Amino acid sequence: MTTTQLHQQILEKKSFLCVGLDVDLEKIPPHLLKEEDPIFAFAKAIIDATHDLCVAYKPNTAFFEAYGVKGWVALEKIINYLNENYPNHFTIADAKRGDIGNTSTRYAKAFFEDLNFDSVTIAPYMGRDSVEPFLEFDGKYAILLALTSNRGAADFQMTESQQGNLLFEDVLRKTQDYKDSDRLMYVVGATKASSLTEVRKIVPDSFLLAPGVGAQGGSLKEVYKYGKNELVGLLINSSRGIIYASNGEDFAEKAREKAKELQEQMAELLG
Ligand SMILES: O=C(O)c1cc(=O)[nH]c(=O)n1[C@@H]1O[C@H](COP(=O)(O)O)[C@@H](O)[C@H]1O
Repeated sequence: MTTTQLHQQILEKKSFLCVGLDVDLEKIPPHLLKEEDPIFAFAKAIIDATHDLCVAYKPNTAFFEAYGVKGWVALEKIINYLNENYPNHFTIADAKRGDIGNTSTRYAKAFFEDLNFDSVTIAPYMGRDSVEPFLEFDGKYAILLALTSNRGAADFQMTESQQGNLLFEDVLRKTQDYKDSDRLMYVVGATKASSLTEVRKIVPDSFLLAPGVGAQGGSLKEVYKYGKNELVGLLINSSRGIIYASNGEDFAEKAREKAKELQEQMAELLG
């Protein structure tokens, strides 16, 4: 998928919503535990109930890896289900990978070739040769952690260099020189909306993934105000705030209501 196609989807649906699929068997409706594959059954119902309101899905691999082989099989079924039934949705494997070059290449193959995701989240800490292997795939994107939504973001990402730059600003600036950097997107937490003006000075054209509305309290309006660019350039993720709206028989319907609330706010902002 290209960013132009993603922009098209945003305009058509009047939505830049990404639904996070963080499937936790302790939180899903108990009646689904009787299913042969409760993880897939839950995710499929959420996808079917929300697909027209969002442009992206982001399964966080931790929630699947936690269940071993069964979890990975469910993840594979989910990405196949999305690619077969909703091929216009942008898919994000939230795996936060990154390693020495040859290892990064294997991670890239795992998520782009074997599982056929459109993108994968990457920790930039190991630098150029750990990131560039993810940028070699046509139509695929590496989403680098720049300024994350959590409190610990202050520990390293906000530290100041001797030149007076914050570390996350250096991440944005330096990675723009990487080979095929047009295949980079960045994570900026929705809880850090006030930093988006600075972010946009450095990466005016890149798509930003902003997780942290809903359960973490980030503001959709603020992210839009400071983070939008000419192509909108934003994907706003909510996971728990949507998928665990109810743990009764009506869970998919309630998830749809929560997604619709966000989509309607987005439609208003897009005008
Ligand atoms: O890369 C991410 O998606 C991510 C980055 C970040 O800075 N903060 C953050 O919350 N996330 C992920 O986004 C999702 C947020 O979930 P909720 O807080 O339930 O909406 C989780 O899967 C997190 O791992």
